[in-house]
Amino acid sequence: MRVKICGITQPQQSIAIASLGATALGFICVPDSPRYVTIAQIRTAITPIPQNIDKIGVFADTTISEISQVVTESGLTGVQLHGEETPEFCHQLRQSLPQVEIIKAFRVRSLEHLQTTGNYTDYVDTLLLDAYHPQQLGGTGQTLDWHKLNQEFSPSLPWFLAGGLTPDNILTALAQTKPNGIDLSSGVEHSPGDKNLAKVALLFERLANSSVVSG
Ligand SMILES: O=C(O)c1ccccc1NCC(=O)[C@H](O)[C@H](O)COP(=O)(O)O
Repeated sequence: MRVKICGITQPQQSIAIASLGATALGFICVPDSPRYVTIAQIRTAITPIPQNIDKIGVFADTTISEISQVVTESGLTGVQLHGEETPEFCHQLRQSLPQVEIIKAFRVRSLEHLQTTGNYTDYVDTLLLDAYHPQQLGGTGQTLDWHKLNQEFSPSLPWFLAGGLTPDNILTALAQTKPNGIDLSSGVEHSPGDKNLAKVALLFERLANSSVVSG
């Protein structure tokens, strides 16, 4: 299972989190976020990271040229679109960055909203479901209704579960849903952007000892 730790701002934490077992590291490229990092910071953080670990930039409602510039100059291997980007936008982005994984995030407001994920199937590689918060785009610590999700969501693309996941609730979440990956941010932090490495280690310990996690 893929495990993405998102909202990393410190190069040393990037190295430590990769060593603990993360398969993907997430960097917030949304200027309003307290976890925002510049191109130079991303480059410094990912240079020592092994090639097999995905390096994902998180963007929201920005332009294709802005995303392309950040990806090209920083060395990111994937892009997570966390705003209201349309299928057409994703299609254009794919043409600009054909080698880069595109993850479309959905801040789930209702079960009806989940059905819109089907419109993106031909244009993105991966889906990510996050909890909705009226004032914040991400990193909110709010959880989804995992039980309902299990009943209503069976996408044709691989998907990440996000939203309020912690070392304490991860096994409950995975007992109720069957994502291809998980994405955590505030649940493994001291404060926004400062990851709590003890919590990250506890997360991987619990995943390793669990029978609900496979592959
Ligand atoms: O984390 C942010 O500050 C952020 C800001 C703007 C857009 C997206 C953002 N985070 C996206 C993520 O991938 C988070 O990992 C995801 O929202 C889950 O966060 P959490 O509930 O804290 O685990």
